[in-house]
Amino acid sequence: MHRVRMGGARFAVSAICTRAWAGLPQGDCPRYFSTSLEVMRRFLLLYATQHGQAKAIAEEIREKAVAHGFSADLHCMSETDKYDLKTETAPLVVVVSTTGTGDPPDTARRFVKKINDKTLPVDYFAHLRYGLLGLGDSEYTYFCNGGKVIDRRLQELGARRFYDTGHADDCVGLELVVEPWIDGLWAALAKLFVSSSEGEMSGALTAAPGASRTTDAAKPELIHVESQVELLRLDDPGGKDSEVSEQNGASRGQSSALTADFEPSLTRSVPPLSLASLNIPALPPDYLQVHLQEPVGQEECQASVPSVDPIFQVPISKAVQLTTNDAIKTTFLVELDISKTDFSYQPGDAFNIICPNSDSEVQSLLHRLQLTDQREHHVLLKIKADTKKRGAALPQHIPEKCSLQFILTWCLEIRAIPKKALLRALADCAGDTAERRRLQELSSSQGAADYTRFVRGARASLLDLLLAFPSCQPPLGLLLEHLPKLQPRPYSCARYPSLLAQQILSTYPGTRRSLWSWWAREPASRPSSASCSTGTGSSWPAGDGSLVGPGGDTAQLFCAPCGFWGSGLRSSNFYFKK
Ligand SMILES: Cc1cc2nc3c(=O)[nH]c(=O)nc-3n(C[C@H](O)[C@H](O)[C@H](O)COP(=O)(O)O)c2cc1C
Repeated sequence: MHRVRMGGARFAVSAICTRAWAGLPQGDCPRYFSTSLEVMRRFLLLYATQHGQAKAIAEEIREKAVAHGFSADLHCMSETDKYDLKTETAPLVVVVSTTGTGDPPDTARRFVKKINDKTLPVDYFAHLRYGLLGLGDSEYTYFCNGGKVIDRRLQELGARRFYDTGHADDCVGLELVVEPWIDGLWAALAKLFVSSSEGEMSGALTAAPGASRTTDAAKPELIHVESQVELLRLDDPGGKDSEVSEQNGASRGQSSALTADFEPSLTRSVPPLSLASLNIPALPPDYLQVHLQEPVGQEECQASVPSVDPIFQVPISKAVQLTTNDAIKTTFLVELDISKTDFSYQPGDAFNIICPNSDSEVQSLLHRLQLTDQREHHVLLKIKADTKKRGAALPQHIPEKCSLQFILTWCLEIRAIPKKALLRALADCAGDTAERRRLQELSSSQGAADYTRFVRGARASLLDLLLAFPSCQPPLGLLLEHLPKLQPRPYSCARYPSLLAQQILSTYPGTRRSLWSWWAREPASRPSSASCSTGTGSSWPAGDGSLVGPGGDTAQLFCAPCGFWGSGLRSSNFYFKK
């Protein structure tokens, strides 16, 4: 393969363009060739990474490009001697992450400095067409700001998008946006090359400086994915419960004939997805052999409550449900009696608390799995002799000689949002063909938007799925392989002398993911103690300010020594006020 220059644009060519093509005279070859000519359409692919993810994604784009008839000229943004945007005539694709406090990666610094030069004219990049994928983490205040800064500046300098910007969120999984963004990139590039060969691109290339002509940036399913990813942010904890139950309820009942026929739901797909051929991920090899053994006599479950290190078993002296002034968020205030322990803490430290799963959810799951009668049986695990899983090992978080009920209560995240691998495995356990197809869709790349909307966005749990797909009867081993370990939740703690002297207050908004939230509904089954350890906390600031604690959804506290503490907007959304 070699490069030629033609009509001002560079191409990577795998076959010589001959005059015979389309009967055009020599020199009339269009700017961008069709792939039937075995000519790769070149685009410039720049990445800026801090920890390697943007680079890996850019490399993936380069690899996939070939199959779509494109050739990506890949460079790190810092390699400014290898590309020149001022003279670049091929489309530009940028993958850039964010670091620090909303900063572009170090490797993008010079680039950003250069394009931020205020002396540059507004048509400096008027010839450029670009698509940008930003990486970030919505736990940070300035989400995807590295990408946003570059995006904004390219626009200010006259560059125009040929494809909508993607913002991938590491907090919920980059792939939720990255995959559909890459899938949609090829059509957008192809459209650009076609329109350019019809003159549009050359028009754009020669457009008058500062021309404000806007282009129809291709709008793939990305937009939908992005808006759904927005839904996953934790700043709206109230809506999710109702959303999943509504969606799943609608799916089960199929009562609304009007919407049911045309609207997709957790269990229903509509064209084009329902007609699409699917790329389904490979089935992960199973590896656990499960035997349920009836306990002999009064043999008790020997496992104790799992611990975090260092462990403190502390009585929970009070659990109160508070309703905030906006009546949407619900906060659970938990008092832990630490009088018999010797650990010290500062407000702003975190307590890692293991909270068991709700008893009613555990019982529902046992019922759905038809294992209610065996809930007290001990679970014996072995690695399957013929497993194809490399390095298969017994899950460390499932103790030996303990009951099934104990494992579901204390060891596994039964509320975790099922990953695509689990959906894929569940598909094979569905007896009903339509249900199997829908589960396959949700695990496929074509069904990524529906997965985001109906599984992730709705925060569906395994139980939600099993209720929505009644013919699915997974073996216990499959669930033990796929359900993650029950994680301790970091709770920010605070001391508010006039309210509760020397007490620790832990709050957690009543989101669907919150394990505490069921305390309100099931007071009888509240545990009387919690396993907790102190984490690394930030100190309570001396004056007004924003306190960012470690992890957790309530880690961001706004506080003022004499006013209030809580989470959210200081002016309108506090949990306590003097
Ligand atoms: C130290 C650090 C700071 C970060 N700051 C931000 C930020 O301010 N905004 C944001 O959206 N993401 C932030 N992130 C998340 C990264 O952008 C995200 O994980 C991304 O996928 C990393 O991609 P990379 O490996 O290509 O750098 C930060 C990550 C780290 C480790």
